[in-house]
Amino acid sequence: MDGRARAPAAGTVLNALATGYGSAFAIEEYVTAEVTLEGETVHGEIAGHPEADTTLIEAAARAVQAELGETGGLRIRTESDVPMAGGLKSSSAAANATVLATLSALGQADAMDREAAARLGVEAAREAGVTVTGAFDDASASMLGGLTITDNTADQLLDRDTVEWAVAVWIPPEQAFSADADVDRCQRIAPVAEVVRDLAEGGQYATAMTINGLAFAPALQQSTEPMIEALPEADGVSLSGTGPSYVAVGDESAIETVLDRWGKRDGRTIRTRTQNTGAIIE
Ligand SMILES: Nc1ncnc2c1ncn2[C@@H]1O[C@H](COP(=O)(O)OP(=O)(O)OP(=O)(O)O)[C@@H](O)[C@H]1O
Ligand SMILES: O=C(O)C1=C[C@@H](O)[C@@H](O)[C@H](O)C1
Repeated sequence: MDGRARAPAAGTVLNALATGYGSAFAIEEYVTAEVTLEGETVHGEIAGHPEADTTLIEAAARAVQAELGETGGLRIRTESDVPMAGGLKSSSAAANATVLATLSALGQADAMDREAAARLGVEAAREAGVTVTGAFDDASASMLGGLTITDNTADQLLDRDTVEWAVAVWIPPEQAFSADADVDRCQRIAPVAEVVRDLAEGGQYATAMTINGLAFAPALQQSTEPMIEALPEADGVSLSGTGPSYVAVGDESAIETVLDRWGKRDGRTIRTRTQNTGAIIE
């Protein structure tokens, strides 16, 4: 039997590297995973990236098997236009899509709720060493859709809301792996992260996001210039995750203006929208 699922990428409202509290929102860009019951081993493959590290998706599929008391060979294949190590949570989306596709391949699509499925992906991300906090903020936004606020130290969902924004993304040509981020520098700005958390918990998501970016970009030694370019038209703009991508949100015309400005930069831009329905089994 085969299983297939897709999970959305996400942008950042609050980076959890300072305090363990994080917030992210899903966008209409996807990672798809296909899982086939086949062979003797658990083997992963990332379409178009034969050299890429498949530990995460193999760990995600194994976590599902362990949870269900299953064993046996699996082939997993992910496919996506979302860049790896771009700050757009492709690792969380890949883990979520793999967990759901594995459940489906094993004929157990309803064996657990979506929050529990996201926690399995987070466990796999910790095991694969691709995360600092486990990134339950990114994983929950991708799995559930909409915007989530989480305590990553307890993998606890504190709040979820739907958000309707047009979204601009600038993806520079470089990569930045979350596991390599300078956590000590991020912890220095914990008082600012607390302000961002208060704003997010009060529903001031876009303002929270901008303050997050103005604090975390320098902490992560990234430029604030793309944020200045996006303002004042965008409602909110931030470095996403540990970078190097930036994400801006607002109404259609504001996002058009931001994309014109970011389009002059190296790399590529994406025009997308917020996604409020989360990951799905296809
Ligand atoms: N589409 C994918 N398919 C399979 N594995 C992936 C995929 N995307 C990311 N990964 C795994 O996650 C690792 C990258 O992790 P990292 O957290 O740095 O990326 P990211 O999720 O794009 O960035 P961020 O966490 O800053 O948003 C890759 O080395 C790979 O092992
Ligand atoms: O690896 C991690 O723990 C994280 C990485 C980034 O995506 C952050 O935005 C997220 O809050 C936590």
